[in-house]
Amino acid sequence: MLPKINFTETEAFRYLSDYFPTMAEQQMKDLFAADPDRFKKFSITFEDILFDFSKNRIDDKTMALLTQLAKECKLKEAIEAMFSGEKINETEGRAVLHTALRNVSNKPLTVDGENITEEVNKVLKQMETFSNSVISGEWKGYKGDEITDVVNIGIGGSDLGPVMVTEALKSYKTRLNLHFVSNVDGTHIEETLKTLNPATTLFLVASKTFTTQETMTNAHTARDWFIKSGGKDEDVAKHFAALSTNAKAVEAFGIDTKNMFVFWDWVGGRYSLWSAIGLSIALSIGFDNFKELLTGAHAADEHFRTTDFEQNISVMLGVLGIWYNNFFGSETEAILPYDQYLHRFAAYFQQGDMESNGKHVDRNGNEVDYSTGPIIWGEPGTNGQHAFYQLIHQGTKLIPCDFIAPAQSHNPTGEHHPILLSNFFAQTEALMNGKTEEEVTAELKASGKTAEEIEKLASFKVFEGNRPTNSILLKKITPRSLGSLIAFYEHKIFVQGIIWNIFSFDQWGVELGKQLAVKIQKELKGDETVSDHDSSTNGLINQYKDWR
Ligand SMILES: O=P(O)(O)OC[C@H]1O[C@H](O)[C@@H](O)[C@@H](O)[C@@H]1O
Repeated sequence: MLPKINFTETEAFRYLSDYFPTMAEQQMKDLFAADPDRFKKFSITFEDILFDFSKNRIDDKTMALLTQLAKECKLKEAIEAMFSGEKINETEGRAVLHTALRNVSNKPLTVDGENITEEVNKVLKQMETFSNSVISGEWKGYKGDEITDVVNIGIGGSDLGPVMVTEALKSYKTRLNLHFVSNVDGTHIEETLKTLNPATTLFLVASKTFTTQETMTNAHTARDWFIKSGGKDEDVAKHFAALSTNAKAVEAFGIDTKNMFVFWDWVGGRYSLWSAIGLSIALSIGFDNFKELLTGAHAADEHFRTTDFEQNISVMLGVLGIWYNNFFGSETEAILPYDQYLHRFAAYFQQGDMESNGKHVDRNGNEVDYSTGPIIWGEPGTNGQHAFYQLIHQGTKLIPCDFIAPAQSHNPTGEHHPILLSNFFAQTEALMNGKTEEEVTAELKASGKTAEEIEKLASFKVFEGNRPTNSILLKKITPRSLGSLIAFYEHKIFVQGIIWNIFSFDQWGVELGKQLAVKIQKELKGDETVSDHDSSTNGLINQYKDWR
């Protein structure tokens, strides 16, 4: 059982509230000027990843109080509860053990009397044999051809993780071409199928429940396409595999259970890329690289479980987020990777974070009276700079940003990488230092503007600065470093959920829309006028019926 403490009633919260006005006045640039060791003090290096937290609106006292807050909320006990397989997902009665999927040190772990380490290893072995055989060309399609293309059909957690990782690790790509179909919009599957040859295509139907409407609809369309193009029912086994927890539904769909890769109800959808859901990753980068991804995540797990809060990367990420969310009133956080390969990283953590911590009822079942999960968004730099950075620099909202970049590029063409990285460093510096009115005036004067022109322009060109950033510099994006990075972010979400006293591993909020869609889908059949909704919904449905 998780502790059920209202963090706003802790001693640390009271002290933080008292101290906040002082820190709200402080300029980060003054804190840097006053302390030559600030970078050293507020940065942590883990293997080949440097986390620099020093450009935050914090000092020693803030950090001491924020870590005290985590302690008072019994974070340490909660971490142990998660890792040891307690059923901390109380509203679904489940353990939360994505960490067991990457337990490469094979520490034994038993859940409900089952040795899950053995179960996990069995499926990993199955994934290894299968992916090796497809990649090597030993696995043949129904006409005797090698597989050239793999289509992962899944949505949410059964899509976003595999998409993000296969994109991030594209430079490790095997000979297979990966495709991802998620949207129930027929355009997604049709545009994908157009380019494919059924004799050389393998479909992975990825769904924890194997009941998700979008995935099942796309999977049936793919199967029909395969049969229409000449495949027979008995050939389906060579072209369809299932990644799921629901063996019965897989069988009912007609996929040979020999081609089923299982996982378990203690793996949350948005934490499932480490499970059988990662088969598309293994096919895309090879099983050894997939194992490296797990190894990197495991190393981060060990760090999270055993490191003191003051030096604990996920705890730092988590409590800093709380500082901005609950004291400065920030509503959003931007994730800004300066790496084209990481272009789906923010989208991935949109689900990871927002589905986990977008909750307004606490673990006691009461409505919270404080802000919980932030809105996560972001695009790769430098594209973002030319789109939305204006608001980050000069808007009215305080937006804490995570800047992420590799020191070594997989594509070190000409001057591209130094140019990219100079933008990363410049942005974080500019966000912190800003530009004062004196600096603006001097600059305008030097450019030959008259006193009158300067007077008119100056205020628009001032940057108030003092805008916080985390900088995450990796030596290189490798399967191992990416595995660690993802795991650190996952645990940040955990830290925040514990402090906010909410359940981070259920997602009841996605159910209502689903239920209503099933009802409305029936009403869309036939030409009768619909009248049992509100006038807007009726009006829209009836106009749709008229126009279709
Ligand atoms: O893998 P499934 O079962 O198809 O679920 C896909 C997605 O469905 C819902 O939107 C949520 O429950 C998500 O967490 C999940 O990832």
